[in-house]
Formats: sequence, structure tokens, C-alpha cells
Amino acid sequence: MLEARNLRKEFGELRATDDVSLQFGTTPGEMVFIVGPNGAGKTTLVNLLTGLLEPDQGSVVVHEANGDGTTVERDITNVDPERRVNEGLVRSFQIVHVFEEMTVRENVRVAVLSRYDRLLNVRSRDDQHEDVEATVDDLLAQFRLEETQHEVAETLPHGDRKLLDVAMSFGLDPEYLLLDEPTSGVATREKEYVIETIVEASEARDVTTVTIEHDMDLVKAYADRLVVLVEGRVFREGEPTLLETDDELRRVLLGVTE
Ligand SMILES: Nc1ncnc2c1ncn2[C@@H]1O[C@H](COP(=O)(O)OP(=O)(O)OP(=O)(O)O)[C@@H](O)[C@H]1O
Repeated sequence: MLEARNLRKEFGELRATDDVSLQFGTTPGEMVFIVGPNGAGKTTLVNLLTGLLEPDQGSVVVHEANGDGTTVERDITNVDPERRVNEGLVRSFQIVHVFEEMTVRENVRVAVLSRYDRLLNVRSRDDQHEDVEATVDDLLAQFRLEETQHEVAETLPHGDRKLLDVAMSFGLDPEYLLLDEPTSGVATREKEYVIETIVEASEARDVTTVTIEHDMDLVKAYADRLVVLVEGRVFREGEPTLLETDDELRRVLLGVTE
């Protein structure tokens, strides 16, 4: 489980994150959506969890199973983002980060290789190469990129580029994957396809996802749990049905006035 404890972040006078305490992955593979109006502090929270920003107060903690039924907690507040990957924490950005001139397959292979201690080279054992290629095959299939695997990344349509980006995040073998608006810039007709593919991959691999999303139809359809931020604070937390039943929330989020 990943936990935010009393996180606070200030930019000058502005408190972008204000005493936020949350737990993610209380059930393995849960899909949590973070929503809220523009400027509510969603990206700041994700940046605090992944270590891109340091909190002014509070901590980030991971709880791990000990094998004997007990859990041990580790404070990772001061662990830098690269090393948080070793704690199972991986982040995908709003803007696609892929190697544009490499093929789809090469991109996924880079991600898978990077989780090995050292890069494989010509002298590596054949079975190590085979493991890597088998993992790459799995990811390409999971993200429906088999047909385009030999195409250069920059030539793909945006929806597929986004899926490639997320497939690379999965290549790092995350336990927790934090996604900043994965459907941003994706054509409306492709949004559902993108989210659905991510949901299927997360379920198949028991990855807990924390996703920032503005499209409430997608949130209603796919969230296990919802966290609503307003002015840096947790305004609501619960089932996605809150979006239909909580009038105050609807007013804040959707501008519904009836
Ligand atoms: N590096 C920064 N320096 C100063 N202010 C910042 C910085 N990053 C964010 N902010 C401010 O903090 C507040 C929260 O920003 P944040 O990007 O976390 O909100 P958000 O909910 O992700 O917004 P959006 O939905 O528009 O992406 C905003 O008022 C923003 O202007």
C-alpha cells in the first residue's frame, strides 16, 4: 500500500497541497481516480507521491508484506524519483515521453531492459535475452501494439503513442502506477479504448493505478474509488456513484446548479 500522510506543499503564499492523507492499493490492483477543478492540486499531489516535488510537511510511505502475514512500512519521502522506481512507484506524464525515432518494439524493450541491474550485452546468456523478449511480447500484446511494433514511434496516431508510453511504464514492473491525464489530447472516440486497455493491463498485473482524469464519464465507468481535491484539500473520497448522488460535489465539479 502507498500512503500520503498529512502532505503539504506551498508555492509562495499558495497552499497547493493542504494536509492530504490518503491510501492507495488497500485492495491490490485498485483503480483510484483523482479529480477536481483546474488548479485543485492534482498534479502537485502526484508529484509529491513520485518524488518530483518535496513536501513542506508530511510524508510518503510504502507498506510491504513481510511474507509472514505482517507488513513493514518504509518512509520514502526523501527517496529521489529514480530510486522510487525500485519501490515500485512509476509515473506517466500528461505529455507522451517516448523515443520518437525508435520503433515501438525498441521503445518497450528499453523500458524492460532498464529494470535489469545492468544492460544486457552480446555476452549475456541467451535465456536472459529470451526473458526480455518474452516480456516485450506480452506488453505489446497487452497494449494492442503488436501490429505496429516495427513502426517508428513518431508515426503512430496519438492514442497508440499514449498506449506505448503507458506500456513502457508497465515495462518498469510497477506496483503503483501514477498517470497524469492519460486521455489528454486523445480523440474522444479513442479515450475509452485507451483507458480500457490500461484497466485490463492493471488488472492482469495487479498494479494499483492512481489516475488524474477530467472526463467524468470515464471516471464513472472505470473508477474503483474517487478522490476529489478542491483547493489542495481532500473534498470527498469514496465510490464513483458520489458523482451522481452528492449534489455539493456535482456543483463543485460539474457546475451543476439544479
Ligand atoms: N511550480 C509551481 N510554482 C508555483 N505555483 C505552482 C507550481 N505548480 C503548481 N502551482 C500552482 O499550484 C496550484 C495547483 O496546481 P496543480 O497543477 O497541482 O493543479 P491541478 O489540479 O493539477 O490543475 P489542472 O487540472 O489545471 O492540471 C495551481 O494554482 C498552480 O498554479
